[in-house]
Amino acid sequence: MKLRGLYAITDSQLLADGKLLPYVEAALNGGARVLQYRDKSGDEARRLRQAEALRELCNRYGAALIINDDAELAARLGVGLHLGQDDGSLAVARALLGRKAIIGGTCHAQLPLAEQAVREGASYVAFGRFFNSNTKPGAPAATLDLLETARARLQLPIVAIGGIDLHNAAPLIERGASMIAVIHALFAANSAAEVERRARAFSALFEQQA
Ligand SMILES: Cc1ncc(COP(=O)(O)OP(=O)(O)O)c(N)n1
Ligand SMILES: Cc1ncsc1CCOP(=O)(O)O
Ligand SMILES: [Mg+2]
Repeated sequence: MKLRGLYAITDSQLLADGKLLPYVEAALNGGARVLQYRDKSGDEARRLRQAEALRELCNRYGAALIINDDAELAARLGVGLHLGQDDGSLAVARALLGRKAIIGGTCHAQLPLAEQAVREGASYVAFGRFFNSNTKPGAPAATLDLLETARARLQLPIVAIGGIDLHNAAPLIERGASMIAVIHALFAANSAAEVERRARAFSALFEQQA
């Protein structure tokens, strides 16, 4: 599938109390093309149950499901994977998940990390945080200039992440982001209808710059 558009990422605090499935479905209805299941709890049984439910939802909407951090869970479900710099080897994950799996890697604000991710078989590279992030305030800061340089040098999709909202997303797309990954500005909402409205608005930014 083409990796372009809104990349929604779940958060177990924002999506507690029965919100996970309705809010994710709203994001998919609003046009999210990729969904990352990001759950830092050690509750394996719950993680498996939720990831299976998300796989069913994503299949229904023709969206890709990506598991954060956990190559074994991604392999078990036959879905994609996102790995940070301390989450294990991309090359090992590629060997485990096969040629077709979507596998992404965090590259913070460093082009050499992206070049290494490409060599190890990544499907996309992610830079950020680009703005102040509620979810991960300590992530290293990346710039629009870095994004533009990466776009010129790399042949694979680039994901921008970190503090992205409806007011600051457009320049990231203009300067080379294939996808924008969003947690707080998408899911910190009072209703599923509001999540859908936001997802639609994020997705429309890509149509304007097709
Ligand atoms: C699309 C995307 N980009 C970056 C990250 C961050 O990954 P990581 O650095 O491993 O941090 P955690 O998300 O695991 O806290 C991501 N998850 N997704
Ligand atoms: C996981 C991650 N990696 C860098 S910033 C970030 C958090 C993104 O969340 P938000 O969209 O709420 O800033
Ligand atoms: Mg990680």
